[in-house]
Parts: sequence; C-alpha cells; structure tokens
Amino acid sequence: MADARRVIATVCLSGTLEDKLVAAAAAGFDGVELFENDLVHSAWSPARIRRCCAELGLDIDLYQPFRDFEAVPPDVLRANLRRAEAKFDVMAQLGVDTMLVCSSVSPDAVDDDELAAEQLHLLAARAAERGMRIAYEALAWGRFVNTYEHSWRIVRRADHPALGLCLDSFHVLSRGGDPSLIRTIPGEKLFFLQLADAPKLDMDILQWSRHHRLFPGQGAFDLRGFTDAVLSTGYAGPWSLEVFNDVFRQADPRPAAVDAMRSLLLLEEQLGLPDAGLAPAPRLAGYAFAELAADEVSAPRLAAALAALGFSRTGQHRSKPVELWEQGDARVLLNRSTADESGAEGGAAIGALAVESADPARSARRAAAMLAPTLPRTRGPEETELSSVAAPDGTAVFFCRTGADDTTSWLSDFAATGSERDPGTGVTGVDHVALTQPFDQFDEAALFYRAVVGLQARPATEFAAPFGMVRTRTAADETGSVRLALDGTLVRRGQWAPAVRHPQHIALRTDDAVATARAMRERGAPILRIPDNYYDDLQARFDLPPERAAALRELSILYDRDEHGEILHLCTELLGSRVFFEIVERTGGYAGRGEVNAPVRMAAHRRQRLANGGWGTV
Ligand SMILES: O=C(O)c1ccc(O)c(O)c1
Ligand SMILES: [Mg+2]
Repeated sequence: MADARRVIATVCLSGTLEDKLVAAAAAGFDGVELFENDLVHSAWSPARIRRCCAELGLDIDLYQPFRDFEAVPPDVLRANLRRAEAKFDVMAQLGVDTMLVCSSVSPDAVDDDELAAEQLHLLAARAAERGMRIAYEALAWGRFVNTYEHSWRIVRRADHPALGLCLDSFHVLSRGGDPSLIRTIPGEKLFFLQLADAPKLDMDILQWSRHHRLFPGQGAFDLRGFTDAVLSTGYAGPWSLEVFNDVFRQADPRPAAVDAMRSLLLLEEQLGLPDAGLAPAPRLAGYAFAELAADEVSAPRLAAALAALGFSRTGQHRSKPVELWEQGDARVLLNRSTADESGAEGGAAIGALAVESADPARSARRAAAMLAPTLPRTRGPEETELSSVAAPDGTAVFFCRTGADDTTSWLSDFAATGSERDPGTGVTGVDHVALTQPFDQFDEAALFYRAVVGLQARPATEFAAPFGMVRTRTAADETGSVRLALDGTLVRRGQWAPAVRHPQHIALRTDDAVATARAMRERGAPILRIPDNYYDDLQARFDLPPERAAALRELSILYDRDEHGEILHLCTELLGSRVFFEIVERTGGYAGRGEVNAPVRMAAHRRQRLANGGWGTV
C-alpha cells in the first residue's frame, strides 16, 4: 500500500474553492473530496472546476454529502431520486464517480433496514447506469443508522455492486466503537476511507465533529489501529482527510494543507508503509543549545542575567554578533543581531532550538521529507554547514552533533573567549524549552515536533490563568533528553491581556533548587517574587516540613508533587518583551513541569511588568 492516494476534503481548508484547490495541490495531494457547498458557492462551472483540478494535478475522488436519502415514504423517495439525478449530472461534468450518502437524520425516515436497503439498492442502480457508485456512511448521530456495523448490514442487504461503505474514523471512534470488526468486511465493499482525529472531549458528538476534528496524530484517537484494520481488508482506495475544525477553517490554507499532508505521512510511517523516502528519526540526546534573539535594549539585560544565573561567556561567533554562554551542559546563544518586537523593555525571543542528533544529516533529510521548510542560512568561510528548518511559529530548529570533531561541530564556529570559567550556581543542563504557540498553530506545532523532530507528544491539559484559559502539551524524545512544552490559549486572545504576550522560556536543570536559588540570589539574579498567599496555600495542601516550607517561601521557589516525585522550580523576571528563565529540580521521576504553578507565575510576571513601567499598564 505504498501508493495509496492521498486526498483531502475541501471542507478542511479555508477560503474559496480556488484557494483550497491550489493549497491542496501545492501540498502534494493527489485528489480532493469536493464538498457540495464549495461547488455551489463557486462561480466556476463544474466543467471548469474539472479543468482546473486537472491542471493542478488533482482528481476529484468523491462528491459529498448527499443527505437524508434512505428509508422514506414513496413521495419523499421520488423527490430524493430526482435530487440524486441532478447531482449525478453535476458529477458527470466534474468527472467524479463516487457519491457519499450519509445516514439519514430526517424526521421523514423510518426505522426499517429492509426499506433502507431497498431504496439504497435503487439509488445504486441509478448510479451504476452512469458508471457511478454510492458510498454509504453512518454518521455517529444518524437517526437510526449510526454505527458502521449497522451501515454494513444495510449495504449487505441491499446487495448491489455499485453500493459500498464509506468508513470515517471519527464516526467510529467518537462513539467508542470497536474497529476490529472492520476486518470482516471485504475490501472491495469499502469504497472510501475518511480519516480524522479528535481531542478527547466529553460533549455532544455532532458538535465535537463539526468543530473539533483534527488531522491524524493531533488528537487522542487510535488512528493507527483503525487504519490497520481497514488495510487488513485489502482496501486499496484513497486515504482522505475529512476534518471539520474551527481553527483550520479560518487559517491560511497553504500551511494547513501541508500540516494535513504531514499528518498522513506520519500515519503511513507508523503503519510501516514504505514510502515518502522517510528516514526514521535518529536518536536525540538533549539540547545542543537554545538561541535568544535580542536587541540593544534586551541584550545587556539578558547578558547580565545569564552572568547572575552562573553562566560564563565562553565563546564569540567568528562572523556574527552571537555569544555562547555555558553552564554545565546548558548552552545559550545570545544573538544580538535580531530583535523580536521592540518596546521599552527591548525585544527578546527564543529564536532557535538545537537538538543533539545521532545523525544530523539524516535528521535534516527526514525534516525535508516531512515538509518542514528549510531556512536560508548565510555561512562564513570555514563555518560549519548547519541547516535548520522552521517550526510553524517561525522558531528555527537545528540538528547538531556537538561532540563531533571540530570541523563538523557548530562549536568550532565560536572563538573561545578564554576568560575564566565561572564555578556556576549548580545548573547542569537544559530541562526543557517552553514555547507559547500562536493560537492558530497549536495543533500544527504539536504534529510538527512529532513528525519532524521525532518527539512523542503527551495529551493536552488545560488550566485557568489570569488572562484566560491556557492549554499545554508536552513532547519529549524516548529518553526524555529533549523536552518541549507548547502552550497556547484556548480561544483566540483579545486586546486585553498584554502582560502575557507569548512568553517563552528556557528551563534549566539543577540537582538542588534551594542551593541554586540561594547562589543566584547572592549574585543578584532577577528572581521572580512569589507572594505569601501561594505559600500559605501550599502549606495547607502539602504540610511540608517547616524548614523546607520556609526555604521555598524565602527563595520564591514553586513546588508540586505527583505520584512519582516532586518538582521545585523558580523563575526569573521577564527579560525583554517575552523571555524568562526557569530553574527546575525534579526528584523521583516527577513527570510534568509544574503546570499547576503557571498561573501564579503569570500573575507575578504581570506585577513585575507594571512595576517596571512596561507596556500593559492598564
Ligand atoms: O457533519 C456532517 O454532516 C458530515 C457530513 C459528511 C461527512 O462525511 C461527515 O463525516 C460528516
Ligand atoms: Mg465523513
């Protein structure tokens, strides 16, 4: 099945039909499911749409939806057949041979499988006269037919060669259906396969389906198990994405179509289908570096903060205004040539992440195969060939091998400063990097880091923060050496809430948060002050030994505990518009990142901004 046709429903994408077709073709799809509304709203004739698709290299694999057809009284049937004939005329002009009929939700329908089968047989016979066929789909909210098992019973009973099933993963998995029975259906009776993922939500299924579907790999469904069952039937038809999603419906269709294609490539890889020239993701071994982009206002502040946190400026890039700062295995690049958005506080952002890859060249090949945009790079003479790709929010992602000999290691691009190494404050490395995602790119980003970098994502969680609900998703490689946190708002952020304009942070690891915090404080590091109310509540919840409780309070250390262990963490103030550092001690395999403490941290950052006279003085 290496040559499955990759198809996308026009309903997945934003814009007019023309926008959608161009985006689908550019992302490499072989065909589209044409949604009736996209056709009806288009000024192009069906013949012109057909020509346009042909020019773009797209087939039209399905016409849909045809609703409320089966199990109706004779007069309604007559009207439905007339309606169907009109659609067959359109399909003939479009050059499409399969029409999707979804199970009825009509009050006219009756609960009578015999009648449904008879009428679908009639419809299939009419379709067959024109060389067309009918794919019958059980909507999860169909009035009488709402499981694939039921639709299959009816299709079997109707027994017409031009009548088969459309299986849609959403309708099966949203109801907790058992996909293993799919294995008993003959492949030639499966006419069409629609794939959609979704987050786990306990809500009305129709609303869930119409607003929250996701591309495979972005949600919580077992698409792999589902597709595996479908493949076992010998199904050889298209793999079509059918995703109704409020965000994708209003996002730029070009990256959305690429995101969609990436989801299929990842699914194919998970199923072990040989295709797409995909090199498996090489093993990762931690962060090589994180790069901060700073301007002339924020750079001195960041440099001073790094020094106070115990970092040493160990290197200077040979051709660019970039400094290397190190402590333990933590490496931070301070790039003084690029500013984020400026302001009184200065612009600062995490511009790049670099992960240690066992095979950087293979990582880069895989990233390209996973459609990650390659970033242009200016390279000085004798500098290392370091290529990077752009994550959806523009963050550059590098694949490096720091330990390689000097000609291939990025470190050789830096001249040693030769200054004496600071003994430090106990920071041993990078624990994680947290990136706040633009609202429209949250799900795309999670899939990007899975597919392109090879991280595994954990399910999203959410919490209430001072400026709105926040959802967060962590991703890590198999060994937990590269941890990434993605945060985003649950609804698009409005004008209010300036104090949390996409902050990002680098979390540093220590084995002793109390000692590290004390050392940093002695050096005048800008540690974020946490109010007493937090510690009163902490004590009520955890009943910590008095000495420990006092140390946390004194040093503004945040605390949490799970069934595995504890986390002690503290943060710096915001350094420039949107960057801060966190210092993290984990004990006993604590799995999270202290998300429960994010709201108190956000409120404290807000107070800091107001005190510093930064923007957001509402
Ligand atoms: O939401 C719907 O009505 C709808 C229509 C057609 C489909 O294929 C589907 O899965 C859902
Ligand atoms: Mg469907």
